[in-house]
Order: sequence, then structure tokens, then C-alpha cells
Amino acid sequence: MNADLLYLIVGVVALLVVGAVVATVVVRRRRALPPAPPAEELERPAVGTATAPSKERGERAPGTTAPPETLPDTQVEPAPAPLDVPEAPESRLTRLRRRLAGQDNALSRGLLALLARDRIDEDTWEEFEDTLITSDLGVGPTTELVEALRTRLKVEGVADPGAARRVLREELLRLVDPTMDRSLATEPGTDANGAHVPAVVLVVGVNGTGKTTTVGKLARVLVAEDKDVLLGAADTFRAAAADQLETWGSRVGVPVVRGAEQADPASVAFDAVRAGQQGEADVVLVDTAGRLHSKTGLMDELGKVKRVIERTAPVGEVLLVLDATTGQNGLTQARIFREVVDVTGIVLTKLDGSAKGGIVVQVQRELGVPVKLIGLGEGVDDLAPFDAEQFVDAVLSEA
Ligand SMILES: Nc1nc2c(ncn2[C@@H]2O[C@H](COP(=O)(O)OP(=O)(O)OP(=O)(O)O)[C@@H](O)[C@H]2O)c(=O)[nH]1
Repeated sequence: MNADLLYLIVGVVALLVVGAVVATVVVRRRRALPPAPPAEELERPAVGTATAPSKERGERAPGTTAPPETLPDTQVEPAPAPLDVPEAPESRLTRLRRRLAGQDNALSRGLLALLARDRIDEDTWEEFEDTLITSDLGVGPTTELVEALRTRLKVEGVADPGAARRVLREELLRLVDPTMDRSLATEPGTDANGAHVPAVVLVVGVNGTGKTTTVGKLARVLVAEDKDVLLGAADTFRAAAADQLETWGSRVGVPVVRGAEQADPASVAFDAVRAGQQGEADVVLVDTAGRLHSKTGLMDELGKVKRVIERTAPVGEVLLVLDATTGQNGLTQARIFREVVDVTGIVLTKLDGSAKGGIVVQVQRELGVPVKLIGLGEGVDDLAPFDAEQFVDAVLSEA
């Protein structure tokens, strides 16, 4: 072997040794590093549209590194919207009283202007009667009121408008009847075995009168009174009614039991009351469909709903919702519903913007049950318990 060949072999061996040493060091260093994070962790998409870093969303402020355990594995749902706090009963009443008094109140203006005249002659009494009839007081109550007023003004020798107004107030109040029990049956009870039984309120009426809206508003009244409420969407005829109720419910944290579109209303009502019993709700409000296609159909449907509910809990309250602006039509509806279910109270909606307050008296006489609630607008808290004195004062206010 010559010297050149020997140098070549020694050089190749030396290169191999150096290469092996370098490779070992690199492999060792790689093993010492943590594995590279997956691509998606490096670029986490922002949740929602907010751009400010948010701890809740697991975002990092620029230049900071969050410890791995603070990074959520899944996207964080946006926080639920805070619940509404429904208006307290007292402030609601004060506000709605002002609204009732602030109407373009033809009744009030007409009555007071007539009583303010120097001399009340026959023409004046006739005008007075016309004003009362226009307000939907009805012929019977109008005649009674006029006769009572004429007699009292004469017998008591009332001459000044202030005194005449006091007499009118007393007579109107007598017609509206402050002695009627207008409380709502919303106290839960127990059955024979001591099991919890929620109070059940069934809400009936023809479509468009404001049933679903009333159920939503009433839920808010009850929540403001610290009651646990559950809603049953037994109006399966109009799918939007259940959606509407869900919106009302979700705003105040009240659950809603609903069924499939066109499901049997009785089975939805049954499920709702059962759920109310199991969840120990204080009150279950059941919305119903109001098709007046035929009296028999309505009778069958409402009768069945009530019977099926009563397997679990008695129906303590049946509220008939009537639109105050529909006058005689409303009374016809009232008659039909009275034959179908035992109505325990009336809700008069849309009394805002209506000079038809006299309907309160007519409908109470027609059904023999009290007006318990009045709707005074489309706002979420525009439903108030009916109070005879406040109502008469609002009707006679000179606003
Ligand atoms: N101004 C006014 N509008 C009201 C009042 N109550 C309800 N409404 C309106 O009346 C309309 C009908 O109300 P709904 O609650 O959908 O009527 P419904 O009886 O449930 O109708 P169906 O579900 O079709 O049977 C809605 O636009 C309500 O906002 C009220 O007191 N005043």
C-alpha cells in the first residue's frame, strides 16, 4: 500500500466518526424539546365579534403566553343574555293608571262636560245616555246609571259640578262592582298523597285577542312576585305562538313546554303540567289555540285539554281574553266560551287608545265573572290587575 492510499483511508474514517458524533448530538437535542403544537392551537380563531382580549373567551393579550390549562379545548359559547327584571307591581300600576287616565277619553270628557252645565235639561240627559252607550256600557247599565243619577241629583239637591261628579263616581263604581273577588288563583297546593301540585291557569279566547301576549305578560307579573312559573304552549295550531312564548319565557328565565306543530294540544298541556309538578313550579300557564271554526270543535278541544290537565292538577283559573275594541263581537265570543268552559276571570286587552271602557261592566254582567286583568299596550309590562276604583277614577279623570 503506498502512502497516498493510506492517507485517503485515514481521512474517510475521520469524516465518518465526526458525522456520527454530530448526528447523535442533534437527535439528543430533538428528544429534549416538547413536540410542536398542532397548527390549530397556534392560530386559535376568535369567538364572537369582539376584538378586545377576553379572559372568558381564552384569548391572550399580545405578548403574553397563557398557561396551557387556561386554553379551552372547545369554543366557548357566548354568555347567555342577562334576564329581564320585570317591573314591580306598584310602579306598573302607577304607570298604567296614568296611561288609562291619559287616553283621549271621550267618555270622561263627555260625562264631565255634561255635568258641568248650569242646567241639565232633557237634551243633556239624552246626550249623556248616548255617550255612555258609545263607551260600550250597554243599554241596561246605561239606563240604570242615568235613572240613579237623575234621582240622586234631584233628591240630594246637587247643584254644583263637583258634587255631581262625586255622585257619578259612586254610581259608576257601583256598576263596576268593587266587591268582586279579582284575585288570581296562583297558589300551588298538594294532592291527597302530599305531592306538590302547581296552580294551573288556562288562557282561552279567539285568535288575535292577545292570548299569547297575555300569557307572556302574566308570566312577568308572576316572576315579579317571586313565583316559579312554567309555560305550556298548547296553541299547536299556530307554530309561531310557541316561538313567541319561548321568547317571552327566555327573557325572564321561565321554561316553556311545547309540542310538534299540529300536535294534540291536550298532550302538550298534560306534559306542561306534569313538568310543572315534577319541577315544583308554583304556577303553570297554558296558552291555547282560539279557532272559532265551530263551537263543537272548540268545545271538544278545550274540554279535552281541561280534562287531561286535571289528571295531574285542578285547573284553578280559566282566563278568557277579550279584545276591548271589538264591542258586541267580544260579548258574543264571551257567551260561546262560557258554554264551553267555566270561565273564572276576564282579561280585557287593548284598553289603551280605546274609549270603550264601558265594556268592563257589560262583560262582567254577561258572564257573571270579574275582569281580573287589563292590557294597556304592546309593551312587555303593559298588563295590570284590574282595580275598580282606579278604573273609575281613570275614566273620570280630566286629563
Ligand atoms: N295595543 C295593544 N295591543 C295588544 C295588547 N295585547 C295584545 N296586543 C297585540 O295584539 C296582537 C295579537 O296578540 P297575540 O297575543 O298574538 O294574540 P293571540 O290571541 O295569541 O292570537 P293567536 O295565537 O293567533 O290565537 C299582537 O300584536 C299584540 O301585541 C294590548 O293590551 N294593547
